[in-house]
Amino acid sequence: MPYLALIRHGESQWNLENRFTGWTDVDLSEKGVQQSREAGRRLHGSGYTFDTAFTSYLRRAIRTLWIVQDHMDQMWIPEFKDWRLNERHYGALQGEDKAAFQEIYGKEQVHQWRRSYAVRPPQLEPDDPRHARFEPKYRGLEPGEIPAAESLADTVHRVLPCWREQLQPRLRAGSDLVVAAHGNSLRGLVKYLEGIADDAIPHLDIPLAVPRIYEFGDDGAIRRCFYLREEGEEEL
Ligand SMILES: O=C(O)[C@H](O)COP(=O)(O)O
Repeated sequence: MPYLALIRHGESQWNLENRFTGWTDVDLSEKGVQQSREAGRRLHGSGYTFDTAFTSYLRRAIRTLWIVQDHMDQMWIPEFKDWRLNERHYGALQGEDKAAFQEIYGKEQVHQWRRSYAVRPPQLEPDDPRHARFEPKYRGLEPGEIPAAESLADTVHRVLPCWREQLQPRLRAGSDLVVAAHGNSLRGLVKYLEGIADDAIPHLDIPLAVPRIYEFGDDGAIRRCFYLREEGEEEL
């Protein structure tokens, strides 16, 4: 029975500082490194091994994956980076203080930006130095593919082709996969996998560095889904 482990990166420096991050390439905090080590040890201790690993173009997810693989003695497995697993693009909010913005725009507006399905945060201007079009790593993307702000719906729209082209065919062929990604790119994937309704998605939060494991049957249907927590498996 193939399995898929989804892991949100450990705490980043901007999670710690409570700033909107999105496509900004900040690294893990010391606590994030520690959380990633624990996730790797836990997966290893529970007997998991993976055939292939996937992550985004952002270092907090890449480093989480590497730390997990190191603690599983699995640094050798093939690893693919796909920009479509990046965090949702937070537009002009990137770098801003979440609490300060709540003071200015109100709790409800900030909640809409952070958790709703369809609301897009304010866009980055094309000449804003924070725009991803200035970053060499996105050179291979079509101009229309580089976002200036994304709703969760936009994020789902680019994550799903990655699922269909990269992840699903490998699971169908019997491979066990690990994906280290982000709070909102994983919310988008989980929404699709579990058929969560648009109006129920604001209630889904993915914790930092806790493996969320899906076991699939031979028919491709999900048999079981659980978090692998320190205290043991938590069925979902
Ligand atoms: O991009 C960010 O700021 C975080 O990774 C996720 O933030 P959120 O919990 O505000 O969506």
